[in-house]
Amino acid sequence: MNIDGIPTRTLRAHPEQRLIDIIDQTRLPHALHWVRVATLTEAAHAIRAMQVRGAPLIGATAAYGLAIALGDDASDARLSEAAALLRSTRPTAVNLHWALARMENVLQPLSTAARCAAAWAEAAAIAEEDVVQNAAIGQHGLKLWQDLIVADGQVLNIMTHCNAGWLATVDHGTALSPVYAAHDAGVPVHVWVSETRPRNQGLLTAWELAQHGVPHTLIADNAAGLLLRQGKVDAVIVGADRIAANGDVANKVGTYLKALACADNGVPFYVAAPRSTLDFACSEGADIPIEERDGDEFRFVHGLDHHAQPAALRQLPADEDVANPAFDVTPNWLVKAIITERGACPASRDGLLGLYPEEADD
Ligand SMILES: CSC[C@H]1O[C@H](OP(=O)(O)O)[C@H](O)[C@@H]1O
Repeated sequence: MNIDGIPTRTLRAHPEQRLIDIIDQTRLPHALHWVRVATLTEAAHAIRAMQVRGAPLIGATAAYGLAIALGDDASDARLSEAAALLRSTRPTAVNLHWALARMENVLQPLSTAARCAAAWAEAAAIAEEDVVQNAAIGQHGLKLWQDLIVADGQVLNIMTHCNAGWLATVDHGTALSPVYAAHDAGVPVHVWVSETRPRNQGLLTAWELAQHGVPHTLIADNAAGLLLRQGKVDAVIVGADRIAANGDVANKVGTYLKALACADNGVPFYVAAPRSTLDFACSEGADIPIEERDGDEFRFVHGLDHHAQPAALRQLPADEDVANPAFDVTPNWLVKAIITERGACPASRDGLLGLYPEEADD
């Protein structure tokens, strides 16, 4: 999407130099800082440290990380070792594992001489598919929301959690794609942006919405329930890191609480995700691995000091016990619809197979 009016993606591939450039999202919203990733170690670090984050973007970055890894050595051992390292970076977003499996399936049958070029081509295909699919999610979501517009000039008030915008993908985003589609189609839309403790990805959402000129208001996570109860939200839409075959949804921690509040207030709760986020091999949400991140992500808050320099402020003693699960699981019955590049469906096995019949067991 746009940065200062210039169409921009989160990742720029330079196959001729065997490297990629990524936006370092740990520096946003205060600084737009591009980082060069030229080694397997740098690619794994970028994912693990959340310089790149968001399920689809994690998958695309891992695919390019594998291509980078094969530059000097495309042996079976290197392919296997590199995929294993990238796979170990983050457990929940199935897109990472999907992308690596797809890359391995393409590369393993090839000669070592053919693997590097093929890896760059397949990683590019994964990235381009993400862009096209997320744009389609936007159109399907916009069509779904037409029913929410009941009066001329009505502002569509949407709430979201975390960042499932273009920063979480190669472009367009998933949950925010219908928001951009509505805005660009002239539908008045406003977004309630939940800050999403402890990593505050909501600040990324606010930044990217501001860059595209979409009206929005940042809120503390705990303010969401009040706004829902006051009737100030027409719909909630979130992304996903893994959707099980039965429609249960793993997403940023706090998502489940918003879904519960939506159910209690009759507000539709939507989940937007491309095919790479659907895990048909995972039967239900209880089987989704939940990432536990370092407690210091909770013990410190990050921002700018008085000299506008990046700083970390300790808010808890070092020995304070904390729990820092990065995701939770929203059961399918709380989800109004899942919006994919193929359209919207109920959050159920039949619903998902209706859109993806090729995934049905023979
Ligand atoms: C479009 S997927 C975005 C998804 O990923 C985020 O997790 P993280 O920031 O830890 O990578 C969050 O769960 C978003 O909904």
